[in-house]
Amino acid sequence: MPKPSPAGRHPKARRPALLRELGRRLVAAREAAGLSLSELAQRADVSRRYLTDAEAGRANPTVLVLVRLARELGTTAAALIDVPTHARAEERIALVGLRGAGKTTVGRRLALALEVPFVELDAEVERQAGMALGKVFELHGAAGFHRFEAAALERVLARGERVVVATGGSIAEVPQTFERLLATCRTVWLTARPEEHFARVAGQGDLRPMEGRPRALDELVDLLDRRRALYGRCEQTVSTTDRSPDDVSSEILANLSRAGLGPDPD
Ligand SMILES: Nc1ncnc2c1ncn2[C@@H]1O[C@H](COP(=O)(O)OP(=O)(O)OP(=O)(O)O)[C@@H](O)[C@H]1O
Ligand SMILES: O=C(O)C1=C[C@@H](O)[C@@H](O)[C@H](O)C1
Ligand SMILES: [Mg+2]
Repeated sequence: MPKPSPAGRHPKARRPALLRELGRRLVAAREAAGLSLSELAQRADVSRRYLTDAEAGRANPTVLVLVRLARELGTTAAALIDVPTHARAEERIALVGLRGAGKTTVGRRLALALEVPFVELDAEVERQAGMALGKVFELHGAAGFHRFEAAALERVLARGERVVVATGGSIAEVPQTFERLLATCRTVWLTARPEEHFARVAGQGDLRPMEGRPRALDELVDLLDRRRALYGRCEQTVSTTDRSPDDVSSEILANLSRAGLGPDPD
């Protein structure tokens, strides 16, 4: 659980999701009861400042304060804080990066840790198109692939559930789809050196999109250069160089937790 400052208030970036949700419920219950901040503060015997902090998710009220507030609001302390633990993983997480970045490997671990489904956007495209990715490119070209990709993303979003999504490496080059991803998911760019991308993909025996290209590594360097600024728009940038997938996954979870999302790291 993020530590409050000495004054007992949680700084914005480290405000736990439970306290933010409690704050939202306090505001809703107070407004439903037709009480002003001052009126509720007086009745529950807390300062107006404290109540303001609690409603903003900055304060961590004691059980006794919570009970007094709940009583004055005609509800119960339990109803105010009954937030399912997995609600802390309240957002969709999308992993972005070049082939071999570790999106699948890390994504599976993240999904397990957060107890949410894991979705592979490339696999969604294959399912929808009814053919392997290589065939999609062959028959429909890159533009066709990107149409399938945009539709696959919309299907994932339409499910409305928390999810970890591994995206295809070129999603960042399709402005409309990438904007949509950035707007709807907590995005994480997994980085590695070009040689690592190359070695990892080659190690898996599938060189798409470098297959049959004598200058494949140079092209990969160019590709990374071209996409760097786009990938860099993600909310988090996490290096996978010389690190284990578990390490990378833990860093992402810690970053999410610091932002008040995901599980607490400790
Ligand atoms: N720190 C790391 N994090 C993630 N994967 C790593 C790491 N170090 C090495 N790897 C390895 O890199 C390889 C490629 O990972 P993975 O298939 O998850 O990448 P990807 O981003 O999903 O690639 P693709 O775009 O081809 O689907 C795997 O064999 C994985 O074990
Ligand atoms: O980086 C890329 O350009 C691609 C990566 C793959 O995941 C596929 O989405 C496709 O082969 C394009
Ligand atoms: Mg993958």
